[in-house]
Amino acid sequence: MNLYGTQLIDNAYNNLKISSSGAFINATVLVGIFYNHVNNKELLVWYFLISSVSLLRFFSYKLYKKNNHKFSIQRWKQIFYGGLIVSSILFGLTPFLFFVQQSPLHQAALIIIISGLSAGGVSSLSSLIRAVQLFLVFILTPLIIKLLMQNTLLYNSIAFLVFLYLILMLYIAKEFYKNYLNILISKQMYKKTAAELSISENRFKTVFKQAPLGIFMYDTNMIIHEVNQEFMNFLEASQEFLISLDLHTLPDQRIFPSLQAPLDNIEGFYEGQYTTKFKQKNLWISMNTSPLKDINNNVIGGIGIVTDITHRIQTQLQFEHQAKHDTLTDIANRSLLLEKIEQEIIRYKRHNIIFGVIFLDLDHFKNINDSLGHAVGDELLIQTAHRLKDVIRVEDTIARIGGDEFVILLPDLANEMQFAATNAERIAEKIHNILSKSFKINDLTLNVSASLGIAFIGNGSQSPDDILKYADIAMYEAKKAGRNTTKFYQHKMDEWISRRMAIENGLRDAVKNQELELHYQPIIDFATSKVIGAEALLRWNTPKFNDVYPDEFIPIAEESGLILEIGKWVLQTALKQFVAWQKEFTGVIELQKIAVNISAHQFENSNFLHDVDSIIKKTNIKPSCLELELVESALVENLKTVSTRMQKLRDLGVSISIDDFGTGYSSLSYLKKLPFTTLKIDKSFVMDIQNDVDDKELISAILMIAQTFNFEVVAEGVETQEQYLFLKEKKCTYLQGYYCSKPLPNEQFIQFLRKNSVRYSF
Ligand SMILES: Nc1nc2c(ncn2[C@@H]2O[C@H](COP(=O)(O)O[C@H]3[C@@H](O)[C@H](n4cnc5c(=O)[nH]c(N)nc54)O[C@@H]3COP(=O)(O)O)[C@@H](O)[C@H]2O)c(=O)[nH]1
Repeated sequence: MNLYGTQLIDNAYNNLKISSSGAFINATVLVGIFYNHVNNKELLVWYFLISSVSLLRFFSYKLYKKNNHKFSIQRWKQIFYGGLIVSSILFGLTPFLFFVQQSPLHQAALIIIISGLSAGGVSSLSSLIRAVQLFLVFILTPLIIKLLMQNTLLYNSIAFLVFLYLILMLYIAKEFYKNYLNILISKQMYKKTAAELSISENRFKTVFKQAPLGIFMYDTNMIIHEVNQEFMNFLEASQEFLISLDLHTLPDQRIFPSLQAPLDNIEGFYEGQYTTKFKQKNLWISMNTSPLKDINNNVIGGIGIVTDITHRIQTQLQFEHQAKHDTLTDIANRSLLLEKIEQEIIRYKRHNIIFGVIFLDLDHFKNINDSLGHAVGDELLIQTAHRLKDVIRVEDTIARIGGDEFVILLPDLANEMQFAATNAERIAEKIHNILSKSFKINDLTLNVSASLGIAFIGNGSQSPDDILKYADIAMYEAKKAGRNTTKFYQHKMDEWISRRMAIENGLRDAVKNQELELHYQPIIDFATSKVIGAEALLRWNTPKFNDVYPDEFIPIAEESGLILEIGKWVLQTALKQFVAWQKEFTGVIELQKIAVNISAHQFENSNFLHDVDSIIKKTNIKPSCLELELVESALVENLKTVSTRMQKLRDLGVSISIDDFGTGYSSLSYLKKLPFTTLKIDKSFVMDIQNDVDDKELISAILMIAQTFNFEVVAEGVETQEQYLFLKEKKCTYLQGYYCSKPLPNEQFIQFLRKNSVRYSF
């Protein structure tokens, strides 16, 4: 039996109390009416039977109500049908038992009682169609037959009416049954829907409560009436504060349109910054709003779902910032600079407003970085960036595009080039001034200068790369002009670039084409005035250029990496030549030293040590005769590595001199840590001996230090007698300079040796 079957039986039993009581009452009334008008004995027997059946049916109702699990539904159905059939047969028999032939009134009473019972049965048995049909047929058919048996027109007509009544009742019973079934199904569906609704409401409540999203609901007056925990959490506001809060009163009205949208029956969205009312917190939020509707689809408010995206946005902004800014100094990086230049180019093209860039490179930064360490170098760059920020205008952009290379973009300089140049120069001047003040880093005081190159849009440059390249070229010009100065980019600088490229190309074949030559500058012993050796200095005889000097082509060879091949050639040639001189002048001149310049690039090369060793072996030179001249900047990349490499050279027996001594930063610390043999005082100090008291003192100090550390000292660039005498008096070891001789080609150097074989006479 399905669920509906059970329900149908259940309903029939529910009506059984009334219907069995009704049957009993009807039977009692019937007995009252018919007593003494029919056979009383039969009447009482019938009454006894119908009362017993009604009582039993009443008890079956009680039993069902008390414990309907006592029997199966099928059994309950059988019990019900049994009682009903007996009861309906007993009532059905009444026309045959109690038809008072001579009393139409009693006949009418009987018809009324039977009709009333049948009408009551239709409604009380409506849940069991079979039961109604049986009941009606059992109760009305005997009556119709009895009436027909009277065989008069009147009785036949009444029989016909009762028959119609039976048909009508059967029809009504069917309709009742259908309605009842519909009600039942609807009830079931309602129950099911209500259960589902309750589940979904519970789910919604759980989601509402536990969702990791802030959810709030508000009515059409914009009054909040429900909030979840997460909403309170991220606003840091209590439920008391939020419930009944009028959204019109929010101080940050940026979200208002998206709150209003649901009330206009559309969805709303807001993503952006939001300042909370309660805690005045600045957040980034993402909010979706939707209409809340009643059962008739009328908007009754809105629901907002809010996510705190502050962390995501901050991370995103941080990434964006990092992508466009220099990590060390936090100023713009190359990419942002190029973007800004691009924008200025557009402005220039539209409004003809000239802008410029200053390319700034710190002078001797590498020395500082290398000698004092990267931490100091970094701090210097940070402080430089701060100082630059102080002097530039708000509309200017300052960027770091390389180690110590800064670029300052100067928009809105002027409409005419000469005014633009004047304004840019003024800013450059400020930059020089601000950088000329000492930098304090840890316990150190550093004096720094910078070389500045300025280029303008329109001045031959059309793209961001152009303008940067030209400012860079101008900056190089400033370096060439002695540093700590500013140069403007001129058109002819293009020629400089082409020349530089031509030199690089020319140098590629210089060794193969035998265009390289070494000149030798004598080195004289101050104590004995004897020539003890020479420094090998490279010359390039090329038909392509009339005047190309080492100062110009060696940096290009270094930058292009060609110095490795060229340097090897220099070393081989110089050593071979020195060994040839030693042979030629055996017993005449004791040649002790051939000094060869080594660039940083060569020294850092992994093959260098091997090359030196194999050239020594190949040329058969006494290792102690070879002195490698290293500039300070070549030595300080990583003190430990440099020291190890130098020691390996020293282990070969080779001497090492520190070239241009005094121009770097912490020469003293190297002296203690690195295995040098010789110091070469830079010619800039020597040249100023006459004029600069400080230089004299510096040279005296260098010589004292050298004695302390047991170094030999070579003074280079000695040009005058005064310089010579001063250095001799200060017990400088060796002399080199035009005062004795310029660097000479090999043939001339040999003649110099021949001429000064005993001693050089000053
Ligand atoms: N890595 C290598 N570098 C080399 C090599 N050959 C030269 N160089 C370096 O090039 C720079 C310029 O050299 P150069 O033009 O040869 O100038 C040297 C001398 O000619 C010059 N000098 C010497 N005495 C005087 C003087 O009395 N007055 C004066 N004004 N100049 C003088 O000085 C330069 C000496 O150079 P250095 O001793 O090395 O400092 C220069 O830096 C060379 O080092 C090479 O083969 N490899």
